[in-house]
Amino acid sequence: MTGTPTRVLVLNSGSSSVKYQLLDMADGNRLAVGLVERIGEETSRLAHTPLQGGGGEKREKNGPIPDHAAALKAVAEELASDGVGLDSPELAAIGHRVVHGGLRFTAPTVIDDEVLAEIERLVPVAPLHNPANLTGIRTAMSLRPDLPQVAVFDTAFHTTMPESAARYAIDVATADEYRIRRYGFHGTSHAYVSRETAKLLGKAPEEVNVIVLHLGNGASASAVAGGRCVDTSMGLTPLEGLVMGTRSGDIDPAVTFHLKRVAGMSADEIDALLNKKSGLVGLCGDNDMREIRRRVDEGDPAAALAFDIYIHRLKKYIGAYYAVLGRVDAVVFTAGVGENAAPVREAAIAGLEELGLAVDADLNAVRSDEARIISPDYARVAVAVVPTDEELEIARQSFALVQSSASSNE
Ligand SMILES: Nc1ncnc2c1ncn2[C@@H]1O[C@H](COP(=O)(O)OP(=O)(O)O)[C@@H](O)[C@H]1O
Ligand SMILES: CC(=O)OP(=O)(O)O
Ligand SMILES: [Mg+2]
Repeated sequence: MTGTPTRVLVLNSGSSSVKYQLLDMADGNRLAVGLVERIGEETSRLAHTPLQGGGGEKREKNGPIPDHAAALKAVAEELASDGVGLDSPELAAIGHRVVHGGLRFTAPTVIDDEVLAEIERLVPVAPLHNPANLTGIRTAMSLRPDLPQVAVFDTAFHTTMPESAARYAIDVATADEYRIRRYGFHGTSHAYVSRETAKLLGKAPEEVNVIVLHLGNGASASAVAGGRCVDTSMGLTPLEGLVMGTRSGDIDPAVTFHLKRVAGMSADEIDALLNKKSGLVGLCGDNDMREIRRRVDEGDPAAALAFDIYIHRLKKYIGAYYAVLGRVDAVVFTAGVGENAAPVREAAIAGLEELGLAVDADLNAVRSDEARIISPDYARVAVAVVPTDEELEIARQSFALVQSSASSNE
């Protein structure tokens, strides 16, 4: 080992997957990237790509991985077999995506028992995510108890929202007692993508107003004014807002009382219905946009209606955030669907010419991993595709925190 450690392992533990990256913050190089998916099913898959020294072949392993702890141990084995295992003295920190940080966590935080307890307390408001994040943290702690484990919260970027956007119009005393307010999620992605968009436009983040559309399995929109979030579509939990892979997004809250009173469903059953059996999967049986587009192209009416509902909601948020921002410099698509699904981008922007928005069909059809503008030259507002990189942003924030605490301890 030479000098101080500069590597950061980032774990992005989702409800049924773990995405990970090992980065060297001395030069910003990635040493490995990978994904474990379908955790808890018979058909789990681990895909690991070594990238150091010119890189190596992607390795895939198929077979059941029962839980997140087993997934992380499998990741640790892959890294060890490349000579960059978790026991490496060059590791400076392990950075964890934590979805819900509540009101308390507005910045990256070194995890101790008290922080763990607070993340645990927030499980009811991020039931699909915080438990997976906790397992990732606890497993990483057991593998490297000596190393700083840093939590980077999805909610942190949204803490700049004004009260007018963050508060629900409900009884204030009840809201305050139970900390019911809009927190927003995917903040690490919204922060990264809005900054990268400013770069793409050749401007400073303070100069630009951007609508960011993060369309993955979970999906959210945000209005970012001069680098600060002023509104976002997810709320107390990641259920509010856009139509998602398996989540309904916005819904009249009376639907839940109705399901309880008339259909006799329990709170847990309604929770599962809205979080896991709704959205695209509830509408047409598929949550993968590739499959839905294939079905639409074959003339399948259920898939076509699901697509139309998804686009209708997206358009409503573009219009709403246009009004919230007053002046918009760019509308940006990101995450799995936003980066790859040209038909979604085309349909979401169609008909918005009066707002200065248009998509150039040829530019939209280009497949690329680069940030790019897809609007025609004449359009007043840029429409862009900017790949997100939550893992890089988590690594940067984790490393910066570890460095600053090291220097303040000197
Ligand atoms: N080529 C593609 N065309 C359309 N949709 C795609 C494509 N590639 C990925 N997707 C969509 O991206 C989604 C996953 O996005 P991602 O941002 O990785 O989600 P998450 O982080 O929530 O798991 C998939 O469900 C799929 O619908
Ligand atoms: C908060 C959230 O919805 O995250 P994901 O998109 O990873 O499910
Ligand atoms: Mg995601």
